[in-house]
Amino acid sequence: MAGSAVIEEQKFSLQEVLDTFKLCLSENQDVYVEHYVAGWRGLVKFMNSLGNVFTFISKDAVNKIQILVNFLNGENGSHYVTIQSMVKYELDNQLVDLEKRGSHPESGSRTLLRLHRALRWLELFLERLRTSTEDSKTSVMCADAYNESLSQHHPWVIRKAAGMAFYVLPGRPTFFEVMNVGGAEKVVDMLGDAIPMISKVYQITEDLYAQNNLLELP
Ligand SMILES: CCCCCCCC/C=C\CCCCCCCC(=O)N[C@@H](COP(=O)(O)O)[C@H](O)/C=C/CCCCCCCCCCCCC
Repeated sequence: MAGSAVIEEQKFSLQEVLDTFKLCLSENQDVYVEHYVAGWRGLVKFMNSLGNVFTFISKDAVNKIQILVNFLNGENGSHYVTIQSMVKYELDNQLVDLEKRGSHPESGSRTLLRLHRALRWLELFLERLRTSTEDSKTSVMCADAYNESLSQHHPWVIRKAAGMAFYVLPGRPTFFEVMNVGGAEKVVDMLGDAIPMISKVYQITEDLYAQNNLLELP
C-alpha cells in the first residue's frame, strides 16, 4: 500500500504542471517563485520517468530548484516571493555577481536565469510537439528546440551530452502516454492551453531581466 502511494506521488501529470504555471502569475503579473519552482519540479518528474540517461540534466535542474527553495525558506524569504521582488532585493543589496562569478556565485537571479533559459527550450519543444504528426520524432523536435535556444548558453561538452541524450528519447506515443492526459487529441488540446501560459511567464521574466541588464549573468 505504502509502495503504491509512493509510486502515485512520483507520477507525472501534464495537467498538474499546467495548473502550477497558471498559478505563477499574480494579479499584477508578478511571477511567484514558489509556483515557478513547483512547475519545474513537475517537469523533472516527467524527465525522471524517461530513464537514467537524463539524470545529469535533472540533477542540474533539481540543484537549481533547491537553491531557489532555500532562498524562499531562508531568513530573507519575504524578498523571494516573486521574481520581481527577488531581482530588486538582490540588486539593491549587491547580492548578484554581474560581470564574473565572485562572492555571490549562486544568487537567486542567476540561478533563476538558467531555468528561465530552459523554459524557452520547453516552450519551443512543446509547440513542436503540439503541431507534430504521428511519425514525428521527439528526438528531432527536442534537438531543434534546444539548438534554437538553450544550446547558445552551453559549452561544447554539454551540447554534445545533451545531443546524445536526445537520441534515446522515447517516441511520441510513449511521450504522450507518460503525460497522463488521455489520447493524442487531449494532449494536443492541453498543450494548446499550457503553451500560452508558459510563454507569458517566460516573456514577463525575459522583460524583467532585459530591463535590468541581467540576461548575461555569469
Ligand atoms: C510537458 C512534458 C514534456 C516536456 C517535459 C520536459 C521535461 C524537462 C525537465 C527538465 C528540463 C531540464 C532543464 C535543465 C535546466 C538546465 C539549466 C542549465 O542550462 N544549466 C547549465 C548551466 O548551469 P550553470 O553551470 O551555469 O550553473 C548546466 O551546465 C547544465 C547542465 C545539464 C545539461 C542541460 C541540458 C539541457 C537540455 C534540455 C533538454 C532536456 C531534454 C529532456 C527531454 C524530456
